[in-house]
Amino acid sequence: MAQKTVLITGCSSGIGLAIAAKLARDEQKRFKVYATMRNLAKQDDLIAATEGYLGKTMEIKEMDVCCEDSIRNCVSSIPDRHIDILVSNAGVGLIGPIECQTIEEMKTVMDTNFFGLVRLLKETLPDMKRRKSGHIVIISSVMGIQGILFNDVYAASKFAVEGFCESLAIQALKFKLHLSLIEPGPVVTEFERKVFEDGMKMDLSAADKETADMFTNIYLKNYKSIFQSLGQTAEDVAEHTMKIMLSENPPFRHQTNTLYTPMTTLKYADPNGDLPIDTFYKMVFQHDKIFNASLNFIKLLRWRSKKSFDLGKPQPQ
Ligand SMILES: NC(=O)C1=CN([C@@H]2O[C@H](COP(=O)(O)OP(=O)(O)OC[C@H]3O[C@@H](n4cnc5c(N)ncnc54)[C@H](OP(=O)(O)O)[C@@H]3O)[C@@H](O)[C@H]2O)C=CC1
Ligand SMILES: CC1=C(/C=C/C(C)=C/C=C/C(C)=C/C=O)C(C)(C)CCC1
Repeated sequence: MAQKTVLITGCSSGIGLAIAAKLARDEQKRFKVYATMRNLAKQDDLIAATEGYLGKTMEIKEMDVCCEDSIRNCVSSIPDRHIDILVSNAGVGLIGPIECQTIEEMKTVMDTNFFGLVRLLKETLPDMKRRKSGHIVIISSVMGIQGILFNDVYAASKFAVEGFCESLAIQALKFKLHLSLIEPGPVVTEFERKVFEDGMKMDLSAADKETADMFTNIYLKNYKSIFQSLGQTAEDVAEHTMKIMLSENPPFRHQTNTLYTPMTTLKYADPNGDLPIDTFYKMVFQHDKIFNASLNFIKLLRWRSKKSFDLGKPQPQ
């Protein structure tokens, strides 16, 4: 198999870094990785994760997905502008009641998560169409399928990504191009830390007391627990993403977290759309004790499974 050129956005941390490192370290050297980030001062973690591979199977380049010139300069610096696999990963989160968020903050989320992808494709799609080959892999989210309490604008940005890609995929087929949306649930990365810290210091004075209490005492209170119980690692998501890249007929959608799929299945199960909303409502407001007990149970199972794995024992079934 000829070496594939892969360009990835947002490689300073988290999922982007994990995908870049996984591909760069591939024993069969099947990939030439262009790992990009908007701030090259943040490249140390990626360099540490790819020791011995920099300048060989990986190069680091600057790219800010909110700046067309930055994207153009980066893509033009790649030999023949040839990209076989494009991974649109760069993204930011935002949580909280909308009455406490500024329009500017919301625009940054849309500008990065949605228009970032649009800008990237405006620059790279014509080349792929001309060559009639290419795979566009987009790190979307379960929130591209289903909204979650206090994630209104973030979910909107991922819904926008999904609608855009669903439309484009039809045209892409004509040019023999593939599009794949990777849909992780919670992943323990900088994203989780940043979003939680911003939520904790949010000025809630513009919200009524009931909303502010709901955000603080339900959402933020359960946030860490959800990531500990249902969360995946960035390496796990990278493993799924590499499999999708290597598959001969890559799927259009791929959810990475089997613990989360029961929730997203609710969306597909009810054309009226009430089932997921009612279920989330009940989980949060009526059966919160059962919900928390289930999360604690999952946490315990995972802790026990990790412990026996660490001791070199076979994992429990
Ligand atoms: N963590 C999670 O629970 C989930 C995350 N996702 C998605 O995964 C993707 C990666 O997030 P994750 O790894 O978790 O989070 P991280 O915060 O660890 O990584 C996000 C990356 O995006 C970069 N980035 C942000 N804005 C820009 C920009 N304008 N131009 C270029 N790069 C930018 C960040 O750079 P910098 O360091 O400079 O800020 C960073 O490298 C995102 O699209 C996110 O929506 C999906 C599902 C779940
Ligand atoms: C499961 C669940 C909750 C939270 C889920 C979270 C916090 C998911 C985070 C997903 C992320 C971060 C995706 C990123 O793209 C609630 C609403 C507390 C209660 C109802 C059940």
